[in-house]
Amino acid sequence: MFAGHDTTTSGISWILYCMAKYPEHQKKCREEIRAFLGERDTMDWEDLSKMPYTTMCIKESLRLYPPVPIISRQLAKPITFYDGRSLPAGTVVLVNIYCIHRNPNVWKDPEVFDPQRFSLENSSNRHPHAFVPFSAGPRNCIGQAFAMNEMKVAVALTLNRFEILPDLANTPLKLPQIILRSKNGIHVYLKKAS
Ligand code: HEM
Repeated sequence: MFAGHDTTTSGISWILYCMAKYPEHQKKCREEIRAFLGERDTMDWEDLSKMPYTTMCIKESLRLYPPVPIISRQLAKPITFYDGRSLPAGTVVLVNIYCIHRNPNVWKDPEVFDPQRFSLENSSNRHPHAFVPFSAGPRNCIGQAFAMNEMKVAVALTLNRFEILPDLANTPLKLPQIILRSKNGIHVYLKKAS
């Protein structure tokens, strides 16, 4: 099931994996989340805008692990690329979102998990099509705002209750199908957070 189910499952799984893998970012997110949650264990609509650091971590996870790694389009008209090569109308092209997100000409040290890439300052001069986990243009994802909110709630309520630890003997092997999965699952440990 593509739209809105397997995609968010993949997005939530990979961000929880990133939290486990990068405990320093996990700690910052938990501090941010607990600052607005207080004693509550549910979230309100207004809370969604009070988690900028966690949102940057979710975006960085979507960059490194885009739930939809490849999309396809059929050209309605011929296209000429910047290097002079061209393709005729009718050609089916694959757009590799996974590779776009790791383009070293755009992303310095692309393999490094660095949420600061998504600070306002660092994002302002970036090309709008450098980061396209939800695609772009008229057929982009209609559920993207919903999906971002879903991921924020999942991360916030999980980190509020649990510390997430990596399973070092079981690191995920990326499997780019229609959805970016892991061949051997995504394993983390949960410990009751203090
Ligand atoms: C992290 C979660 C999600 C990701 C990464 C994602 C990504 C995408 C991408 C890349 C496309 C374009 C596919 C293409 O061009 O071939 C798409 C389309 C679509 N998505 Fe999402 N999606 C997510 C969640 C959701 C949710 C939660 C919903 C609904 C509530 C949704 C509904 C749709 C629909 C209906 C389309 C087709 C739009 C069209 O063809 O006009 N998606 N999504």
